[in-house]
Amino acid sequence: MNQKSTPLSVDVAIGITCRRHPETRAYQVLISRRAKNGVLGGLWEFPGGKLEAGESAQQCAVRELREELGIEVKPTTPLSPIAHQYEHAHVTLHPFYCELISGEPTAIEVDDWAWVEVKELDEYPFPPANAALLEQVQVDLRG
Ligand SMILES: Nc1nc2c([nH]c(=O)n2[C@H]2C[C@H](O)[C@@H](COP(=O)(O)OP(=O)(O)OP(=O)(O)O)O2)c(=O)[nH]1
Ligand SMILES: [Mg+2]
Repeated sequence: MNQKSTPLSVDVAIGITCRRHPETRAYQVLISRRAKNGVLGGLWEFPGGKLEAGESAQQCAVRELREELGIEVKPTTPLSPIAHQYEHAHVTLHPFYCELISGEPTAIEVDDWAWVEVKELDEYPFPPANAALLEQVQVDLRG
């Protein structure tokens, strides 16, 4: 079968883990960098991944942040899903604001990670699907 004629639809849960900088109290979010050699290689993103069978988006976000970064998070608030047509797939992102419960981020399945101040997010290249979401985060977490 011609693979290009097979529409691939994926649901992806992502965690936007927030904290206040220990000293400045400015809001920061946890981002990670995708492997250089894969799809959307080298771009920054909110950690997360594809839903597995029988899993809720919320459960998926918790599992992915554990697998990719070794942290335990608690999803607090869901954001509206975002659909985006890439060449490789039709992706629907299911974002959740999360609270860090325990653990120190570790680059287990990501190339790198960073706590970034919300107003500095523009300096990091993200996948095209994230544009509106980044604006939303900047509105929600300003100040
Ligand atoms: N995690 C994440 N994925 C995103 C974001 N924005 C965005 O367009 N994507 C896309 C890229 C991919 O096509 C898809 C996520 O798939 P992935 O390959 O990272 O999934 P995964 O973690 O389950 O990885 P794998 O085990 O399949 O390798 O969603 C984002 O902010 N975070
Ligand atoms: Mg992933």
